[in-house]
Amino acid sequence: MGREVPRLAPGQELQSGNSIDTATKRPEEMLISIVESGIEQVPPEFIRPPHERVSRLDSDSQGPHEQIPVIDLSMMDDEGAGKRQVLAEIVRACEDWGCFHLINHGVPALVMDAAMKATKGFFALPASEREKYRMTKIGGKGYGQAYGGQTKDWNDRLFLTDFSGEEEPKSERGAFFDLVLTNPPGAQEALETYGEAVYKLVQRTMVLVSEALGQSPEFLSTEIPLRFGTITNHYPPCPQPDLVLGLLPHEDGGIFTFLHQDEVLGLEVLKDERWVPVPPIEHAFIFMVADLLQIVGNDRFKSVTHRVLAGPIARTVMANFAVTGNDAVIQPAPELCSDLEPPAFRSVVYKDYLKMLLRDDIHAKRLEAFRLGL
Ligand SMILES: O=C(O)CCC(=O)C(=O)O
Ligand SMILES: [Fe+2]
Repeated sequence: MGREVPRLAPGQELQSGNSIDTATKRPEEMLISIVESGIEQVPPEFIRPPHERVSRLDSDSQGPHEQIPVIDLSMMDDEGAGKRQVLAEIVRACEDWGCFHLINHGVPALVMDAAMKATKGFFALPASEREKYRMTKIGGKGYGQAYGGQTKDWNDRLFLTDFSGEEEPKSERGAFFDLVLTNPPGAQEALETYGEAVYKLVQRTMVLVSEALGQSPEFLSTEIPLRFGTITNHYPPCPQPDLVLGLLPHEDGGIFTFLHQDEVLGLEVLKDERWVPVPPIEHAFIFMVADLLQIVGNDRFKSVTHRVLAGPIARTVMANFAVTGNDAVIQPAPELCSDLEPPAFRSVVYKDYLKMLLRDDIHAKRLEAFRLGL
């Protein structure tokens, strides 16, 4: 079956930005529609150069590997041994791995399930419905393939939050997220309830991470005022998964991330130069240290490098990001610097950092451009 280019609905206008295929002046076809047209081979723009390709067998072919740590938040008590243990586990996981599974975190399973169902419902809509939400600027709210570079990742994304670095007019925002999703019915309510619950967990985690760094509970939120946002990712089934990547190796650009994956394997994290698959644990979140925490924490916690493999089965993930205000200045916290440990990074304004991240193809170690003293 041939590939069809979706037509614009009557009255629907072409919009500027990355959504235009400049060669044809038609909107770029979204990956889900390409896959649904029944391809047997992946289109050339998704094919990675040979040195970037990975097979699902690669990570396992190197023999048994460690599993990422699991931290149980129900071990917490107010001030006692349970809390000390959880903080010690957070420190160890953030230093050794930059990530961990978090279980018993307080976000109700029903709320997580409803949000995942709403997300999957959006990606299952007919193309003409999905198109109504198309992203109009790189990193803005809406439906798109997010990065400004040449090579495409094997995914479609729905940004519930605008991460373009530019403010959204208030009148166009939903109650909690920037995006207002009227289809599928009930999706917006499920997502907003989820956003509020995950935001509470994120606030609690800002305190825990502050204390894990040996600082006061409000340390992180004073250093980098918290902003919260969510991007949902859908990786359609791929006929030739070994030729493409769901997401290239990268670190996240916020403070930290809470990933909520469905039951399909695909995520891998880099630990001691080795790629380790992260099998989903039902109703857990994967906590990931991201770049801003590595900067503010003066290199103590490492922003974890991760990638996503494509596969024969569709996979959906909700990525919840603790980020900061567009104008926030990010720098190593003076409390964590000393003569022995001078600032490891130069300061950067968050929106400038975001623009750098979104400009090119996604890639690893973008933070290194800000390292001092090399
Ligand atoms: O799909 C995943 O498991 C990871 C998503 C991710 O890394 C991201 O959205 O930054
Ligand atoms: Fe990521």
